[in-house]
Amino acid sequence: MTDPVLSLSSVSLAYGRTRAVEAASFEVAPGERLALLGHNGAGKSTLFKAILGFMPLAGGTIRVSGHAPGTDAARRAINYLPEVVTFPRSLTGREVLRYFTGLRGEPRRQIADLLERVGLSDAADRAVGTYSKGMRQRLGLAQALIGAPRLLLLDEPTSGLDPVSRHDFYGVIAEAAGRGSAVLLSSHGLDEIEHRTDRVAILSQGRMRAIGTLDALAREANLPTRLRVTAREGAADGLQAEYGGRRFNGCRLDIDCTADAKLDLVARLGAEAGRVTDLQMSPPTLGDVYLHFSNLDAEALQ
Ligand SMILES: Nc1ncnc2c1ncn2[C@@H]1O[C@H](COP(=O)(O)OP(=O)(O)OP(=O)(O)O)[C@@H](O)[C@H]1O
Repeated sequence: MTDPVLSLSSVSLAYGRTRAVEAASFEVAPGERLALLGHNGAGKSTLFKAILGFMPLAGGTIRVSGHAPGTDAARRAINYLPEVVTFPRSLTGREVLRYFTGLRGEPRRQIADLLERVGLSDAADRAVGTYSKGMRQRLGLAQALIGAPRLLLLDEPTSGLDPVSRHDFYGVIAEAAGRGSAVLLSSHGLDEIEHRTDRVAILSQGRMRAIGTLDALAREANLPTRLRVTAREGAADGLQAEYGGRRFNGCRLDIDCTADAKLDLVARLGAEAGRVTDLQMSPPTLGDVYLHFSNLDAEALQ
């Protein structure tokens, strides 16, 4: 197995006497995208600070490419995008990247490619002060992609971006992972994360509640898949009597079933052409999984 780029083992972190993170353990492999999810105050930024080497550990160990956080070797392995990026307003996008490539001792010839990858080629020679928030965020991402990052650390990278910009943003992140970067990102956007990361880690009140693929976590939580059945006129009562479920508007029946029972139920309903006109399947969403593991009520997700 490939060595992880980032590994945390029983990491505890505290501000004075207040524990912010308790015994967190996880790893991120090269080419893997892991999303860190958690409510406000769950401990995401605190974990990031510790990985960057800005915070002493109250317990446990962190290794970045095998090095302790804060060492030169660990710093060189991390490219970081903070939640709020600010660049001097009078510099152009290209000048900003010239500055950061110089700072990292990286060749400048990659700048045109970086601008291209984040869709800023046309705006490269405009002052950053004229950029929209989305453009500044994309410039931030270009900055984080300088060199061949071993670990991309992205703190709520898409907050405030519109859906198209988000989509593009995750495309660029997928490309970076495809080139071998390990990616750890934090987010509150469950919908956007759902199909754009390899695994999710759920942090609640400083504790890691769960980590895995969405499928694995849905199974672990034993969350039901919902089958939405559309019945022929007059057939809904009979179907409900036989299969159970909840009725809506005369002809709709929602039936929850476990992952193990799903195939059998779909086969039985599929053979009901006389009584069923349509069948849709909704597997558990990341929102369902998140609620289950963080024990939050729906309002806390707003
Ligand atoms: N500088 C600080 N001094 C004292 N306590 C702090 C400090 N920074 C954070 N905390 C506390 O540590 C806990 C974790 O906070 P943290 O900022 O890591 O959460 P978060 O998951 O990043 O939240 P958000 O989603 O709101 O950014 C919270 O209880 C918070 O109040």
